[in-house]
Amino acid sequence: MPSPRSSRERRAGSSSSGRPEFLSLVSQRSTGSPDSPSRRKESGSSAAAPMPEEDCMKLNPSFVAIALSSLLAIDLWASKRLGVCAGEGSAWGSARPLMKVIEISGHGIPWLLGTFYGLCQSDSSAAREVLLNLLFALLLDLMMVAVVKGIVKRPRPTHNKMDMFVTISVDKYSFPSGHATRAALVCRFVLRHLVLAVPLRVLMVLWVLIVSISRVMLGRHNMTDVLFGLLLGYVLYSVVEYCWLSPLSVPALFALWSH
Ligand SMILES: CC(C)=CCC/C(C)=C/CC/C(C)=C/COP(=O)(O)O
Repeated sequence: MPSPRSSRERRAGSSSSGRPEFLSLVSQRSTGSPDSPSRRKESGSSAAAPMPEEDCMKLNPSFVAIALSSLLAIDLWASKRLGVCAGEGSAWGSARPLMKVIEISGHGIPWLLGTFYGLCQSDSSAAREVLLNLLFALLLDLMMVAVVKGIVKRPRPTHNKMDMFVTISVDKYSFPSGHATRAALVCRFVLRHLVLAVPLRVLMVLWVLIVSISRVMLGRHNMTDVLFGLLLGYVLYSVVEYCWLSPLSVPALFALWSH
């Protein structure tokens, strides 16, 4: 199929965004722009007219683009170096089974099943309310991560071995880390709604850190996937808090679970 770019764009070497990447002298002459040498000759001017400042600026990639691509390059490089459990033969390959246990501790299935089971067993209305909201939080998290992964479509690091416990189709993508998102969301939820002793609260925060670090060590993710995942999970908790389900807001839902 012919490219939708116009022939003039192609001759001028502009990108699909319409931004000139190369400006050939020939193309300038043939397009007969007011600044082209042939035009200048025609108008009788012998001095070389300077290029408009706007055109010179367009030839340079923006500072933001350079900063972003440098950050991504550093991310890829550092994540590869930190992927010390990516395979059995890796530097810390012997720690891989432990990393995989940590991986399962942050997986969606145990959290969904555990919450559902708790909900069925709960005998107080307060417990039911908290567990129903946790279930809602976990489902919202799965949906949001799937949407972002489907939009961004960032492939997993090349050194990752795709041997993960139950995945869905979008899990072939890595941005953001579903485990990091869930860990941050669940941690905020638990710290806010469960009455826990201080050592258990500290353990909860440590679990988030360990799950997050293990994603990079296993080679599942780049660091930016995990950092964004943590941020997304943190923000998602605020959404859950905002939409908090209660017997007053959704009585029909609570009627389902009352014995
Ligand atoms: C109800 C329902 C659709 C359950 C699906 C549970 C499931 C298979 C979740 C996938 C969890 C997973 C493997 C996430 C990927 O985590 P990353 O940290 O590797 O992004």
